[in-house]
Amino acid sequence: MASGPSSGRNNQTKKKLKKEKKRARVKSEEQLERFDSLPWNPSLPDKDDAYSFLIGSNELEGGFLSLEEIDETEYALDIPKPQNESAEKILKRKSKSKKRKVSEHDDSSVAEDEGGNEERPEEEEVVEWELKELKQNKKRKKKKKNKTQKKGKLENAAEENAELAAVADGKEDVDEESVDESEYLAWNELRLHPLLMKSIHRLKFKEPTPIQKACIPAAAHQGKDVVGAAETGSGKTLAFGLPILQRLLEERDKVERLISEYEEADERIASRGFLRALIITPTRELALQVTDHLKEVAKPTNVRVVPIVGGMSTEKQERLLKSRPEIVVGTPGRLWELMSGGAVHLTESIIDMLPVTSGSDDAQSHNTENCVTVSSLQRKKRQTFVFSATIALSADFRKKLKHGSLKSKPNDGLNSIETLSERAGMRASAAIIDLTNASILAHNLEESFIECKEEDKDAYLFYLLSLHGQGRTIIFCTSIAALRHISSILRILDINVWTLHAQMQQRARLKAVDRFRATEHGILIATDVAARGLDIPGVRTVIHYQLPHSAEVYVHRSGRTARALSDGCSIALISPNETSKFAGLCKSFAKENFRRFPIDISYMPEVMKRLSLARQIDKILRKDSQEKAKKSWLERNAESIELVLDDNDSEDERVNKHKQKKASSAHLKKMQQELNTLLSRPLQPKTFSNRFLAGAGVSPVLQNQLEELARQKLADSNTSAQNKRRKLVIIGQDCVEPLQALRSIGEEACQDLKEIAEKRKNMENLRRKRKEQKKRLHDQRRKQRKKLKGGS
Ligand SMILES: Nc1ncnc2c1ncn2[C@@H]1O[C@H](COP(=O)(O)OP(=O)(O)OP(=O)(O)O)[C@@H](O)[C@H]1O
Repeated sequence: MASGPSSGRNNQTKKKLKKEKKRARVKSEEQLERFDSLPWNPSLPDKDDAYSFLIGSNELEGGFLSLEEIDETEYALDIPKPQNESAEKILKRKSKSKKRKVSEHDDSSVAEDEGGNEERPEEEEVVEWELKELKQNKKRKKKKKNKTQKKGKLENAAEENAELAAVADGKEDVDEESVDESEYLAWNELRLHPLLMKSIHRLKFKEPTPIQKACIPAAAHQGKDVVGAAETGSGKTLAFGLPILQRLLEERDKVERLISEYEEADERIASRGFLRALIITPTRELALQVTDHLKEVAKPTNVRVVPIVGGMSTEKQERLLKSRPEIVVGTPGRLWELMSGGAVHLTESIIDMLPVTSGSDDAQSHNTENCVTVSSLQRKKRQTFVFSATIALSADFRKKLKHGSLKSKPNDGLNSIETLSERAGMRASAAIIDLTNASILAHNLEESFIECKEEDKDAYLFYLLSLHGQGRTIIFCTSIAALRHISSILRILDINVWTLHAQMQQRARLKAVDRFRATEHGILIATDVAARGLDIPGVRTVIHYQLPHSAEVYVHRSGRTARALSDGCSIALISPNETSKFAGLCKSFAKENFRRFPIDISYMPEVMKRLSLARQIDKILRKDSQEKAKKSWLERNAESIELVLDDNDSEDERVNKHKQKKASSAHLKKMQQELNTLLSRPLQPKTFSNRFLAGAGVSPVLQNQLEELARQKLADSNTSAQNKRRKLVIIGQDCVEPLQALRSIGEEACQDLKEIAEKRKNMENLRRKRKEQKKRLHDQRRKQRKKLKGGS
């Protein structure tokens, strides 16, 4: 009988308890969501931490937020404080928990556990305790399940990273024992996570580059915003990539520590799946490259890196985002598209971290000309890095940044990084690390130029590729039209080239870069989409077929060679119209003496002969394809409006057209044959005897020609006994790579560009004066004749 009311009371208690627990859980989840949207938290400084003196000091003003530094009231958070809880308390709590297990049915101990609540009926307390136990068991099981799942996930992600990285470049994990750590001592002071050091060993990066050395402490350990400037190919990707990974790993370690010390905290703190770092790059290829680079370094960790770029399947990228990667590397267009489309992973983590957009009424932000600067709260929550090789900082940039009074200058192209830094909302305490020298150009880079007429640029290009086409070469054009023109001419001249420009399909763009990367002496003709960031080993030469519009782009283009520890050479083809522009460009990086690239003009007649044939062939082919395109355009449009196209030509006209076409195709065939015959022989200087062939150090193009010629000669000698007497003599030719050719001439070919521009100006003045003088003479004579006529 007693069980009736008692069980009713128990049911009520159960419900009440359930409700209370639910309310507490919802509240805690809400708090945790806010907590998780905070920046990642670095580990606490160890006592013997070399940087610990910085924590909490003024040095950190505006710096990263550690758990201990977060102003909870600012974020309305209730952050667990495990460190404040004494070890004694934790031990007590744990022993209590043990006691519970041992004396499950010991009423007195239950009463003690419940804080000695003597007023509550015994039965109620027992039921409550049983309920609690049940819940705790459930919780423990859930925790165990989660841990196993999490562990599985981590392992999967790490495996995935490892596989991807291994596939990316065929490298395999180094045998840990084979690493001689003494070779890597220079990394020690950067105090990187052991997993990152493992990657560094595998990549055989013996020491950090200067920009890495300078940036890692500020970015990874002091949590500062960083504006980093260092020459092209100096390892800037890892200068910001390593700090990002370091902080993620420290955060993970901290969570694990908390879990072991403070069991209940794990689910609240360890909740994963938020986007922690967003890296924005100017081009798609660069985004993919940065992704690969970071994946390579993150290989032994569980950190996932995903690229989000245009020109690829949006659905696939949405799926990738659903896997909730910690790091996203993207181009602005596609990122914006997905964010506008509501991609949760991007919006939930980024939106309130972004600079406020125009029109916002945020009281803390203030409008400048084109943008709104970032509110102090947002700045505090986000760590920002801006890296480039060409940070053209104005003299008072630091001062302005320090005083937090940056104002963007409208249309200020040269100070674009300054504008970007401002828009990105750099904190006043940002570390500005500018390692660029006065010339900004990479120190291993040899700069040179060839002065020529605009119409002769093709000839010099052909000359360079034929005689010096060693290693990989990138040819930069400013316009797509010029790119199409030279790629077509070079292909007719039997030189294999890849092209890369913004109007190409993304898949074709990637294919071009991949093939270029895979070809030892490959040639890539590109517009400025390839100017920034592309890191392709073995690029020995950069040719500027057309000058870029700014010194900044010039530096980035030239920086595709002479990267990391290698050297390289850049050659600018300068037409008379470009001389003063080039002189201006050079002046902007304080380098007025450039070398004139050595040209052996005895090759030019032969070059011109081949080029002239190629141009004629190109003209005919181009005309043909234009006619075909026009015809198909007409047909397509006629078909769409259901029109029948009449051929209005008379019979005579049709016959004439047919004859012309036949003649043109015969002419084309003849020229192609002629060109093929020429191309089957090596490029010859004017005084060249057929018995002498170029030898050591030949370019790949020349090598092919030599082999072809050798085959021909062999065939000839087999058929003609007379030819047997003719021996092929191979002599040395200056077919070395451009850098060697440049170095071989020493300093003598150094040219003062100012001088050249001056000379050109003087010549033009002289010409103008002569013209004026001629005109004056002419006028005088006319007047005299008039006078004479009038007199007579
Ligand atoms: N510590 C290091 N030791 C040796 N090589 C390194 C090191 N760090 C990076 N590298 C290599 O140097 C090359 C250039 O690096 P990265 O592409 O990051 O240069 P960058 O400064 O960003 O160039 P750019 O300004 O052209 O974008 C890469 O191939 C990279 O793997």
